Order: sequence, then C-alpha cells, then structure tokens
Amino acid sequence: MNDIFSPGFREFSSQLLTAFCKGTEHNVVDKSEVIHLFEKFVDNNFETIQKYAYVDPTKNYTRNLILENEHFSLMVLCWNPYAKSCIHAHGGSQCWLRVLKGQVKECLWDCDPYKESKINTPPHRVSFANPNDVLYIDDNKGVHCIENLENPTITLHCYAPPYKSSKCFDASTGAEFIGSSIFDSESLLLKNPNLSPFEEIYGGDEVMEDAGCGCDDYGKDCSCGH
Ligand SMILES: N[C@@H](CS(=O)O)C(=O)O
Ligand SMILES: [Fe+2]
Repeated sequence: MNDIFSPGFREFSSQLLTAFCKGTEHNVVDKSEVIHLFEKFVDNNFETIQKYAYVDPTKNYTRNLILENEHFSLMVLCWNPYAKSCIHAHGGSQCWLRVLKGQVKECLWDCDPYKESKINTPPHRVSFANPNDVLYIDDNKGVHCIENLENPTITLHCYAPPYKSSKCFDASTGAEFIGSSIFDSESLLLKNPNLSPFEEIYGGDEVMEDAGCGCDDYGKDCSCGH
C-alpha cells in the first residue's frame, strides 16, 4: 500500500477489501456493511479525505481517485455549483456515494440500462442527499444522474468492482452513448492542469446548512426517510 495513506485509510481499505472479498457467490456485497464502514471512516478521517478534493472550475465535476484495486475503487468527486452528471449506468458495479459537504440531487430511472436505447421520460424518483447521507445504486436498481445545487459539493464514492466505462444517455435527446470514467487526479498526482484544492476555490470548513429534503418535487418516494 502506498505511503501517502494515513493509518485511517489503510484500516478502511483493508476492511473494504475484507467485505468485498467475502461477497456472495454472485460477488454482491452487503450494502449496509459498506455503509457502516463509510460512516466510521468518514467520521474519523474527514480532513484526510478533504486533501484529495481538487477542483477544475471549468468542468461539471472533478474526479479524484484515492485508491483502486481489482475489488473496488474509492474516489472523491467535487461538484461545481449547478454541475450535473449525464444519465448513466454503472458498468455492472455496486456504487456507494456519501455526501461530505454540500448537497446533491439524484434523479433515478427504474429501468434496465441494457434494454433501453433511449431515456427521455422524467425520472421515476428524485431524492436529495445531505452531509452524511449515503446513496446506493447498481444496474439492477436502474440508472441515475447526480445534480449539484448552488453549494459547491464534495462526495465520496466507492465502486465495486471498479469500472472504466458505462452506458450513458444524453440528457436532451435521451440517446445512448458510452462514457469513459477519467480521473483528474490519481492518489494525489494531478493529471489535469486546471486543478486547485477545493478549499482554495470555495473556502474552508464552514458548516454547510442542511438544505432539507426536497422529496415533494415529484411527489414520489424519498430516500431521506420523510
Ligand atoms: N458515477 C459517476 C458519479 S455520479 O453521478 O454517480 C462517476 O463515477 O463519475
Ligand atoms: Fe453514478
């Protein structure tokens, strides 16, 4: 394991590895076990994780890899205000997203990504996730897009196993295309010349206000538990 990792990272990484290796025969991991590991790790290592938070102000969102092995990848994503990912599947991986700072809106289409060639309906479900909330998705659950509202936002993602490309759908036409997952930084090595630390661009550690639950937007379920 690389020396840049703090003891907290090493412990978390080895616990994740244990969880992912023991999986089931279909290689599917107990979601709640990973959520529990996320909670423990983030609560004790918030400042270390923030060191990975680099931003390219010209992009929707910036992808910063912390670590990757054959079982999982762990990354910090930084979302500029009003950034949005395309509607996408996750290449067969299980995905956990925890909000560290700010807020995200998730639009979910409850469909089989590999049977669809176009997605041009409103989402089936919309949820909002605030600091400490965890969203989970895999291709059986459907496809999603993540949107950031006005607050600059940082999220921690884990994908098991890692995926390099996935099926995406154009937000305006609904047409499918393949998107590649490119990293702007990898284990603190900057790959993109436009990167600056999140704190330099958006300021320090002021507590972000809980923007509340917007589950009435589409009158459907909300994962916030309201
Ligand atoms: N899955 C996306 C982020 S999100 O929109 O869930 C990615 O890895 O880029
Ligand atoms: Fe995603």
